[in-house]
Amino acid sequence: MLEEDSTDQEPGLEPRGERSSAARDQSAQTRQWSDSEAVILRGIFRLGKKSHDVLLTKSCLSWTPITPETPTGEACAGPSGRLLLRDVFAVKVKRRRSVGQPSGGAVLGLALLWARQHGPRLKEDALHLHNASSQHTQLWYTAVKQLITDMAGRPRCLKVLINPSSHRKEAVHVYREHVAPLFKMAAVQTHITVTEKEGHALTLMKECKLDQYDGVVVVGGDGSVAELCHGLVLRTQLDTGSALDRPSRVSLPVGIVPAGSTDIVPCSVHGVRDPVTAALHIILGRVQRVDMCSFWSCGSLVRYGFTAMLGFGGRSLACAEKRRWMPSAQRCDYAVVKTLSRLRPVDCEVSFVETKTSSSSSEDCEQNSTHTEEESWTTNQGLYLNISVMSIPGLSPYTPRGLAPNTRLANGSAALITVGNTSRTQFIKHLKRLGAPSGQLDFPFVEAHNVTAVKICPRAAIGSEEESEEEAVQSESSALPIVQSQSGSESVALQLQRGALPWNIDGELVPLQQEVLIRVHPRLMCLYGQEVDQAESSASCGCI
Ligand SMILES: Nc1ncnc2c1ncn2[C@@H]1O[C@H](COP(=O)(O)OP(=O)(O)OP(=O)(O)O)[C@@H](O)[C@H]1O
Repeated sequence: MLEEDSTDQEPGLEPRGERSSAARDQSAQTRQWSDSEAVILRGIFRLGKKSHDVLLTKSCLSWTPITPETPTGEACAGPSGRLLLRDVFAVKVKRRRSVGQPSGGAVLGLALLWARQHGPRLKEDALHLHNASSQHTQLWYTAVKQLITDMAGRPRCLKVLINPSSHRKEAVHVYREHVAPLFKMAAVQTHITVTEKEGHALTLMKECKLDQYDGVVVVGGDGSVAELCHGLVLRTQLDTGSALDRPSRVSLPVGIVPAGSTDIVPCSVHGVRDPVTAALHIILGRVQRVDMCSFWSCGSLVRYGFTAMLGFGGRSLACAEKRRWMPSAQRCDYAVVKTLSRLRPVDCEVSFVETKTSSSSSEDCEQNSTHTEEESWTTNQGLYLNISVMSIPGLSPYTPRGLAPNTRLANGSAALITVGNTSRTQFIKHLKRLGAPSGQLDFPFVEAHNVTAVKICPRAAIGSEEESEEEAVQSESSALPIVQSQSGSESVALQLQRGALPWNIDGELVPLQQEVLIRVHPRLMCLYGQEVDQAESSASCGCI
């Protein structure tokens, strides 16, 4: 963070008399910031047009304008300020070079490259310190470079996986254009693999030698993120010998450069779908622990993931997957509209273990994951248009407060949100409200719980997955509940006849037939980024 004592960025532009006492206060303040830490270097640099007294401590660089006495005895001051070194990612020696001159040139001073925060967005900025002395500049360069290199958590070497097929097939371009230059400036080494097919990232995470890396970066959509995170959790369990139902926490942080169509996971840790913000979080080593879930069917692990949906969320994904040939935005709109036109509930038994407290202390989180013998299950049964289990809030440009505004990234629980059987009109209202700033879940047919475990046992899918759109439209009234409750035996028969149900786990279609058990694993994953309350809203879904 850069703190200036004046809104005027150019020092010395303020009227003299009015500024002098304020400037004296500011100088005192700057001294106070620096007093708490030992001064490593002190020197004179020109910032803008004025000379400044510059101090370097372990955590910040601060400057105060030098105020020469005027003939009238009044001091002439500009703004003082400081830059926290935790935001600085590179330092360069500036030189005067003529066109075509590749190296050498007279020293002009230093440029400190730092990350400026604009809402959730991080942008590259530079602070220029001018001093023509080569020796002086070199001394400062070495000291600043050493301080930022020694900062804990900053990666020096990263494994980068790029999915070239994500969304508009722009992932390689996004990386080259926006991320690679920042990594180069910050002297972060990279080993890049462009994935060749589905499952490649998973194989790499299982087999690749990871101890040489400080983190793994994925450039792609939510599917790529999910595959990599699942692979990394599995790898950690192989390395530590932990049981899959009591997984050890992943220590290697994962950076996510968004290049997908929705990018729910990066939006939840960056608040924005922006490759530069993602790259700067990675370079600055800002990490955030994140809860994850494990999904089990018939006693076997299906996968580890962040979000799951059954019902509307699963069906619309299944519908979209059948039309991979369509452009991605069109495909999503088509799938949503088509699934709405054939809206029908799943007959389910939903059991869950509610979190004991709303506290998010690490001790509570630990207890939630290990004291399974004390679990008290609540069971509901009925017709549901959608069931979501989300260990992260699921922020996106369409849902700035998240698909699950009632959970946090690392509160040791997941949000279970069930949408009961209602009319299509009401269901659409509920979908639209997910983009609202508040009251997203305030519907009589929506229930939300904070849970540590969920069991979902589908008793029947009502209606065929292959049912024609026309039939569905004719048989449904938009003002009435979609179907009436069905008898249990009939439901079981239907389920067997029609096979697996489409689950949407982190945007990937996973067909599952039997009861699914979901367990929350507090703070299992480590992602580059930080908790944000709200995502930048840059779009609204035009199809509903
Ligand atoms: N070279 C490749 N060709 C085809 N598929 C790939 C390749 N590399 C990875 N994949 C697979 O592509 C799947 C989808 O990737 P991803 O989620 O990044 O893109 P997307 O589906 O377009 O984005 P979103 O999930 O945001 O809609 C992943 O499951 C991944 O395994």
